[in-house]
Amino acid sequence: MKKLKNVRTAALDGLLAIEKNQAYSHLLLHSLIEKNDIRPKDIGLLTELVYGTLQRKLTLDFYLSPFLKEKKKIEDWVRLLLWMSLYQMVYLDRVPDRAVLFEAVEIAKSRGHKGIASFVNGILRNIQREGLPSIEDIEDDFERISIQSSTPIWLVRRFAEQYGLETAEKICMSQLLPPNQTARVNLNKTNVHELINRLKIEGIEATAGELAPEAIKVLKGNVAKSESFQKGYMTIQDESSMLVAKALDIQENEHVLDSCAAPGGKSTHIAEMLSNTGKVVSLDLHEHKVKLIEGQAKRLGLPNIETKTLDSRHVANHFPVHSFDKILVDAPCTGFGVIRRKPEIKYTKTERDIKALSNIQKEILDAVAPLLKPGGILVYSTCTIDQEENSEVIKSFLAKHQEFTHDEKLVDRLPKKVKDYISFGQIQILPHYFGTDGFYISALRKKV
Ligand SMILES: C[S@@+](CC[C@H](N)C(=O)[O-])C[C@H]1O[C@@H](n2cnc3c(N)ncnc32)[C@H](O)[C@@H]1O
Repeated sequence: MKKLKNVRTAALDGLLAIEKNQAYSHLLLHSLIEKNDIRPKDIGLLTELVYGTLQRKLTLDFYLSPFLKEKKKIEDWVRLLLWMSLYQMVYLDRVPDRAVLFEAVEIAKSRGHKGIASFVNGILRNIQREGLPSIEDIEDDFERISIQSSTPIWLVRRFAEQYGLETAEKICMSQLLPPNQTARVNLNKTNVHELINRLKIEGIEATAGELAPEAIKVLKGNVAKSESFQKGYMTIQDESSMLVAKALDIQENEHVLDSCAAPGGKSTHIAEMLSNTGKVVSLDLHEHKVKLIEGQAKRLGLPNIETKTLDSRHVANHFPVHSFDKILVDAPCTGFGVIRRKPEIKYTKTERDIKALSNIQKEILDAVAPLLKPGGILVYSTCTIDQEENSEVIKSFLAKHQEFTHDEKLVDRLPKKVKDYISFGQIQILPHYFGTDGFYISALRKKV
């Protein structure tokens, strides 16, 4: 029998699992809800507690630190309980402080003992009495932005070096906002207007998207559980991601290689654009992930996707030169553009990861380049905003591959709204531009 658990206890379990690197936030919620039999009316609070606390970890620690006068080390779960309680006191108006304190003390009692319960009670009461330290008083700009946006200071400095201080602050602050829930309409089966009406009948409120013409924005309800989703009328995808397939300028009957394809968001988009013609060859390093692509292709009714488990750096052993009209490298990256969806990224990724990933990105590009037909388009994309993984990778690729040039026509293929951000066949979308994920896309053309 499933155990019915208190929402806050379940949230604390989840936070602890993330802290110990035993879970990813975006996959965790679903299992927390299932395992603990969380009632539908409590799912919102559970989500808010896990994401809110995680998103604001450094801010909450700044608020808490002056009240932890004792030298003794406190256990991880106690610190997380204090952060989570503080999060509710500072950011959630609808939960009265006395309820927060009561629950915190109860959890401390049952997970620890009476002594810990009175420690937790004492700290939270002191904070109530004395008030929070002021972030505005922090003199150093990097440190202030770091605490205010809960972003590690090295990352604030890095964004400031790449984009300037003002933009770095906008990037970091915008990552605290809840992400939009958007989906891409499968135009082979329906259209935006029809799908919005279908969803309405299912009790889901949606409206047309803002960037991509085939996008819908979900305002209320869970599309992942809808019949329309099961029937393959849509794919859950961020609007900035939808621009990638457009950058490839897909034409019917083409052969397209998607070198890093799982879970298949872009492969399925390309296959939809091919309208049952041509072929998408979708590769991924991991077999279990390749299965996800196959599942999506089946759900969406797309017979023109062929999958293969393969390290894309070894494509030369499997495909002849000049065998594809278009190639997509949607590369593995740090994911600094999707911190809203996966807040742990900002605390766990390091400068070493950036370096290691940029090497892999370059290796994949080098390996796939010979497979493209002359005149064909190679699109490189990432969901990060770090220039070392984006424009720098393309710069080094072009220096090595004189047979490629920037595809200046990219501007004609992307929606009007993003045109001002395109130059030299590249676009870097920052999360605060349109409220989407941060995304980088570069289109390159092989000379004839
Ligand atoms: C950004 S994700 C791709 C997302 C996918 N294009 C989509 O739209 O759903 C990067 C993918 O690259 C895969 N990957 C990492 N290194 C790889 C390699 N050397 N060869 C092939 N795939 C790789 C990862 O397993 C991951 O699924």
